[in-house]
Amino acid sequence: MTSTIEVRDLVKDYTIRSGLSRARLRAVDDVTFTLTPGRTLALVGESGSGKSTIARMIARLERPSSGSITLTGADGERVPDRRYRNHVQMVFQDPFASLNPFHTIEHHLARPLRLHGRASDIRAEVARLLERVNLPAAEIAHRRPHELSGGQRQRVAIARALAPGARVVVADEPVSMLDVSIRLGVLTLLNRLQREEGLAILYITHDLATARHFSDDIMVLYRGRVVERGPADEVILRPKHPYTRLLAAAAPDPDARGRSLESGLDVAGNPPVRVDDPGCTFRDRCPMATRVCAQPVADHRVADDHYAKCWMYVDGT
Ligand SMILES: Nc1ncnc2c1ncn2[C@@H]1O[C@H](COP(=O)(O)OP(=O)(O)OP(=O)(O)O)[C@@H](O)[C@H]1O
Repeated sequence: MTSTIEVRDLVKDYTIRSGLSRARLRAVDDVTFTLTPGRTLALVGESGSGKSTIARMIARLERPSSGSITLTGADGERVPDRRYRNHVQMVFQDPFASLNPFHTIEHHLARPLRLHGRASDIRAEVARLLERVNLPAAEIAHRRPHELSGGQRQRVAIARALAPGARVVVADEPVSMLDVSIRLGVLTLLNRLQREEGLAILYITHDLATARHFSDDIMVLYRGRVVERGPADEVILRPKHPYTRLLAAAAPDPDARGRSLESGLDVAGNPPVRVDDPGCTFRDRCPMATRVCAQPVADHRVADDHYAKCWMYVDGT
């Protein structure tokens, strides 16, 4: 069984209060994409660009201000709301935070299986789930989260996402808290599940290198807007938007995320965009900016299936 998610014109506004004044800020602005069975789409952007807000809306943890998110099954019919949460599951950054320290791994996996009535022999089904994520059930099932390594915990979190029968997985920075040495194993596992089981995956990351290797397509998000999208190799090897070029050339700054979380600003010190600013969100930082960049800018096709939201490409490449 497969499922497809269509995200159309997604917008999320927040009201920020500072003293007596209030401002309406746009965290996600007119984002459209499709998650297709057997494919991984990477959503790439710096801290504060709106990645997690999009993830939370897809997981129905937050409501869009406008736009739609539609899940269709293999038959092309819309999946009813009551089954949405079985089909669409999240894998979070911190596997420790998403697992209860007092419960065994078996308990974590048996609960969603029971809840969704997916197995008569729960123990066998837990073992099967652990096998799907390359963990030895006999060794792991009776343990508690702190008795596992970080990589094993994240595999358990993936197994738990699969337990209710997920067909779409939103993986929000799934390896950024793991040791570099075990990241590859977890990403390879997600990649295998995507290929062999036909999962549709949204891989959220600030890391361009893993986005290129583990995704079919990439969307680059900057201050709530998708500034570039296309096949993974195309976007990384031939970036067109000045922001993607900057991102591809810049060394990652490990402290940026912490700074941004504290301040509510993105890594460049920018607040989210005001709802009444229609121009390019990158124009203040862009070395190529001209006066036209204050005007609303459309997606321009720069190669096959490759689009950049930039005035430079108004006449194509
Ligand atoms: N509940 C909220 N109220 C007000 N502003 C918010 C809220 N949630 C997010 N924002 C703002 O929306 C913008 C996008 O935040 P979001 O967490 O989606 O970014 P992100 O790309 O996921 O960053 P990170 O990688 O740090 O998680 C940020 O400027 C953030 O400050």
